[in-house]
Amino acid sequence: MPALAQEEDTIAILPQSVKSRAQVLLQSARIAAIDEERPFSPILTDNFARQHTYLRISLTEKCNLRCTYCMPAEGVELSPKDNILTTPEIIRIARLFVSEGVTKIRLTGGEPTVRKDINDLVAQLGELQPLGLKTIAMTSNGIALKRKLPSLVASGMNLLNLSLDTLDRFKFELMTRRKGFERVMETIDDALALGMSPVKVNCVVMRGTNDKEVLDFVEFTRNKKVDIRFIEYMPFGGNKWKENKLVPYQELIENIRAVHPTFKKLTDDPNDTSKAFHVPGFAGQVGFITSMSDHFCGTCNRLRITADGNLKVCLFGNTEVSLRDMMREGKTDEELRQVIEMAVKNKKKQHAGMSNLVNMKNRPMILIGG
Ligand SMILES: Nc1nc2c(ncn2[C@@H]2O[C@H](COP(=O)(O)OP(=O)(O)OP(=O)(O)O)[C@@H](O)[C@H]2O)c(=O)[nH]1
Ligand SMILES: C[S@@+](CC[C@H](N)C(=O)[O-])C[C@H]1O[C@@H](n2cnc3c(N)ncnc32)[C@H](O)[C@@H]1O
Ligand code: SF4
Ligand code: SF4
Repeated sequence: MPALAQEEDTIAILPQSVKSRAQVLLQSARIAAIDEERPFSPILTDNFARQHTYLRISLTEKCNLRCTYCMPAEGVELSPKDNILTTPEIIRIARLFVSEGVTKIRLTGGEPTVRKDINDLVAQLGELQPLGLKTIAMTSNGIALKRKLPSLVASGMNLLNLSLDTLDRFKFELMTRRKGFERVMETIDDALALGMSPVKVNCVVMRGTNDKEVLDFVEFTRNKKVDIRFIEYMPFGGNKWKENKLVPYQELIENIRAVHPTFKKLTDDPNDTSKAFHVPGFAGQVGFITSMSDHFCGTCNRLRITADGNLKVCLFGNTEVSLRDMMREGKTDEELRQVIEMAVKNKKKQHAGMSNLVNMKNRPMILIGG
């Protein structure tokens, strides 16, 4: 982008301490410069007129934590190594979806940062910006991210969601079956210091485990510009979900309003997974991801690629199609497009409802990626 070339040269000679921050700002300028008006392809439009502009790509089935709500205690059966998408395959898929109108790619897992070539992969995704990719996002548990964060930001990652379910280090070990609380807290501060904005923090709320910490998390937003998102606990393969562990978001709002009567609704972005609120005067925000008590399927713009290469059109749908196999059989992009279009057109209007989801066969969450 010639208009920004001069700024790029200037950043190159900045001292390291301000370089990353300047790179974030330049990234935003690049995104703003991408033409907003490009036409949207019918291939990613479903039968309910939902345009899928957001692709979640899972990079690995492995993880350095073992969160109780995400995977069974005994672990999950991993795919053979050769079944996991290679970086060229991921980039081919990403390029194809971006050429059809995807503007946002979120990298997830498992834990995306355990993938060895993560930096190179993000840099290659960055090369899709001129095609229309605006956002390269990641959802991470923040354990291995701390060290990698500056280089990932320099490579083009411009949106970060971190997962943290408790502000108590002992409970952290209980919920994740591993140590690492301090590291995640440091990663949140590092991301803020790098100028990432917003830094979203995902917190799965489970009754009897961390639900009493909700007010502490709200307090966390007083001076930190973070967006805490309370997620309703969802059922997946092997997570032994029980309805009595779910805390509907309306209950959380009541509890928060009892202490902060001014707790106020904010305007949501059109396709947001979360309902945004804040305590006036606090630096950060609070959101609720209400998949169970008040689904948001009507505005769904998300598709998923699993680490083993399946296109999964709905988080709670168990129909999948292997793009990996098609690529390895030498199919053309046109042939891939036809299969993608068919899968998108078969996407259901909404998920099956809480009582049906419990008994539905689905992957464990760690093999989906959220
Ligand atoms: N039901 C449902 N839940 C979703 C969907 N996308 C994400 N989530 C859940 O939302 C929670 C947070 O997910 P993230 O990985 O942070 O992604 P996100 O909410 O799309 O993040 P933003 O892009 O920052 O809005 C996780 O528990 C996801 O499983 C979706 O399409 N449907
Ligand atoms: C599967 S993780 C993958 C990315 C990364 N390892 C992390 O934890 O951020 C993606 C998101 O899904 C959320 N999640 C996992 N299991 C969940 C469940 N049963 N209900 C609701 N959210 C869940 C996690 O809290 C995390 O924010
Ligand atoms: S939620 Fe994320 S960090 Fe926790 S086990 Fe699942 S994939 Fe790993
Ligand atoms: S449950 Fe399926 S349709 Fe509903 S928002 Fe999630 S991915 Fe979209």
